Amino acid sequence: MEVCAARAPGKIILAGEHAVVHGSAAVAAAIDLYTCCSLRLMPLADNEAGAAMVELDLKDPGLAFSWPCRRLREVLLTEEAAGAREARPCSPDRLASITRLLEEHEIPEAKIWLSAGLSAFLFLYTSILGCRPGKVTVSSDLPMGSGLGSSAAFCVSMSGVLLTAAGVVTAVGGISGEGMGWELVGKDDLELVNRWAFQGEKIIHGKPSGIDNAVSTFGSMIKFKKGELTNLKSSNPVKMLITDTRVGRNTKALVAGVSERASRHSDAMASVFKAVNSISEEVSSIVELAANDEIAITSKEEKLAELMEMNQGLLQCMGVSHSSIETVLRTTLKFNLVSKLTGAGGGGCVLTLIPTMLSNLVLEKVIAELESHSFRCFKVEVGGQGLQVCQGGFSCFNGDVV
Ligand SMILES: Nc1ncnc2c1ncn2[C@@H]1O[C@H](COP(=O)(O)OP(=O)(O)O)[C@@H](O)[C@H]1O
Ligand SMILES: C[C@@](O)(CCOP(=O)(O)O)CC(=O)O
Ligand SMILES: [Mg+2]
Repeated sequence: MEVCAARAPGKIILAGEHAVVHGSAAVAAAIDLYTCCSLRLMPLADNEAGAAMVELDLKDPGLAFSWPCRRLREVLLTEEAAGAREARPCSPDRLASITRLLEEHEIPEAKIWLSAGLSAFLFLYTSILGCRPGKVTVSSDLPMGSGLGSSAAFCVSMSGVLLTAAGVVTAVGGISGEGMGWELVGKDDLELVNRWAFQGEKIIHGKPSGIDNAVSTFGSMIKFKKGELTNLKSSNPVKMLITDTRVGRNTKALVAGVSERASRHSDAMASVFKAVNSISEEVSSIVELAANDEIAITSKEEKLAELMEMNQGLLQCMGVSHSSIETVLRTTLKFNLVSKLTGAGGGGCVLTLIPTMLSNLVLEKVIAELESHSFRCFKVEVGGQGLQVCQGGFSCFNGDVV
């Protein structure tokens, strides 16, 4: 039985969400919260006996699904994968067949939002591995549907593990300081994973810009514009507090809402997107500036804070803020701290810039006040690794062997 695993990080968007879908620049960074997929391929002999299954165990919502390989072949006509070396889009016909397969499962009404992720899974699995029997287990540190790119981390880690199992992607070496067996992946392989993950993200987001899957695949901090990615070398750590308002929302609906507003007010919204582009360009130059003393660091942070405030105003113009987000903005402003929503908005997560000179005592007070509104705060490391794979018997689940 072959076993492998892959993990991919979530992200924060420092500037440019939504506008990036319309061609503006945006700046994003990987965070140290991961989604992990492990895969166990089952013997092909099961296939002949007719008992072979493709199984998906989703640890976070606590749901498991399985499809007989025979049924998948019947409905999707995928005897063999058509070749995993090039990413293909999911055609409308194929998506309709996948939807039919999902209708055969009882998904609890309260968890119906999972169907987009399930469709992305069935598309990626059958496109990359055909109808080979196997079991995929997924677990994540990321809150789902909160703006931290859980959909992209899901698609990147899923594509990573499937392509590794297909023998198309190979690990190139361990990560120093990490004894868990995670290995990095070469640039060409990462490009391929990113292209497949983008196809999955299209099923979940409708019209993604590609920034989330790119930063989840390649890690680090990036500027992204019209599919072009520039690596940013941030010379000082950027410290952000993340507040999850716990107000659920759906990226696909919010992205569609902004596009509708843009078609109703094309000139005004073109100006909004242009202003966001300038903000992202400025943010990307500022993060790369080397600041060597207290005055330079403070001036850099003040510029970043001002740009975040401006970006938040423009996100309000796009119609993606929310009363819970406004509560976070007002609360942090009492402590002279600037915040902006991150990701699609409409609830979800808010970023607060934490100046280097801010005392821990004040930070704890801010967190306590935010949490008194039933929000959840967490501090993250920004700009770390992207996709990592593990080609052995190790799994992400408490270090157990799968
Ligand atoms: N760990 C996971 N298990 C199952 N589905 C997931 C997982 N992570 C993400 N998804 C899918 O992604 C969707 C959330 O994506 P989205 O609305 O873009 O929010 P975000 O990417 O900000 O978390 C979920 O509704 C689900 O379909
Ligand atoms: C709103 C958007 O810019 C980011 C969405 O991020 P998330 O799914 O909310 O984590 C959409 C996109 O770029 O594809
Ligand atoms: Mg998403």
